[in-house]
Amino acid sequence: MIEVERLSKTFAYHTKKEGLLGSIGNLFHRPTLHKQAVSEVSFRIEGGEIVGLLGPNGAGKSTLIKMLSGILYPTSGSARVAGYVPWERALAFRRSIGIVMGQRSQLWPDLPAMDSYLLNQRIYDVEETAFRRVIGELSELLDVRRLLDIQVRRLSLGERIKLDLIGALLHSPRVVFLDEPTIGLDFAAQKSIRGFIRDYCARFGATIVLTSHYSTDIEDLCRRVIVTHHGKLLYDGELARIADRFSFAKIVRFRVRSPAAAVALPFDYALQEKPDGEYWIEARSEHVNEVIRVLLDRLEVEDLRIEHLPLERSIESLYVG
Ligand SMILES: Nc1ncnc2c1ncn2[C@@H]1O[C@H](COP(=O)(O)OP(=O)(O)OP(=O)(O)O)[C@@H](O)[C@H]1O
Repeated sequence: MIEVERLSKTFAYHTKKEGLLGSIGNLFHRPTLHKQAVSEVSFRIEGGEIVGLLGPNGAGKSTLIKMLSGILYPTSGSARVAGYVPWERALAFRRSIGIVMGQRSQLWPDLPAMDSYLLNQRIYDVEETAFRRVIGELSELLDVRRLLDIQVRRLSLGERIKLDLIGALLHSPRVVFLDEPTIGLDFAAQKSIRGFIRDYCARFGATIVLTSHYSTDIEDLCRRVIVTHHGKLLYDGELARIADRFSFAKIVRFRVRSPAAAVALPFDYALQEKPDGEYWIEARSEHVNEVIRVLLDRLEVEDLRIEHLPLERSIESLYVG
């Protein structure tokens, strides 16, 4: 459904020194700088998959999504999405994809969402019965029926994102790009959006590419992840295998009755303290027994737990190598 072959994007941009003098100076000399945002990335995504696109800030995720949804031209390389070259922006292509950018609404802020939907209905030529059915079903699923006729700018962030999702799915696209669809939402709203995405994918067999900085979104929805760093592909495979690669390490968490900061730990481990007074140590699995023995021996430990490395830490370890 999505085929990407050595796709690259380099941005050319200018800098400007501060102040008026800087502006005047720029009239005479404006050096052009280049930023390679995506570098020779290749992958394939089959129909019906939900794939997480991960990477630290500036890794090139949004640029990749913008190229695959036809918003940006690549510098080199090729891609096909639902059988089309995205940046040729054929109408049939635009009818095959939907895009939601959590940080930027696609709805007109001064109009109720319904007006934007009606406009999209014309653009994508969605037949009236199908249009009413999809809006009815999706607004019910997301519990936003009563918000369809309110000016978008009067809505909360979570409400607006839910309405954006409906707008992106009105024409029942086969491929959906979701760039931070739960950003800034409270836990309940994040959960309802995740449930909605999962249902939508199961019901319509849609292919979904999702970026999110919330690891719960990724853990809940994606079996496969593609990790980029500095624009390059760093990992493409099962999410569970990233966690497995780091199963050699564990986190030991505990609380104490007397201060623990000065305790000498075996194998030179460092003690970390959280603001709420809990302590934790990241240790290799084979050292955990000895670390616990020392802690129990030297401190008045109240509550001790051993945990797997959180997903964020495992993924972060990929970036740093
Ligand atoms: N129009 C542009 N001109 C110049 N540089 C750009 C432009 N757009 C993006 N970049 C740069 O390209 C790199 C990749 O940006 P991109 O937005 O794709 O990253 P990202 O992985 O989506 O990051 P984040 O997680 O912070 O959203 C960044 O270093 C960014 O500064």
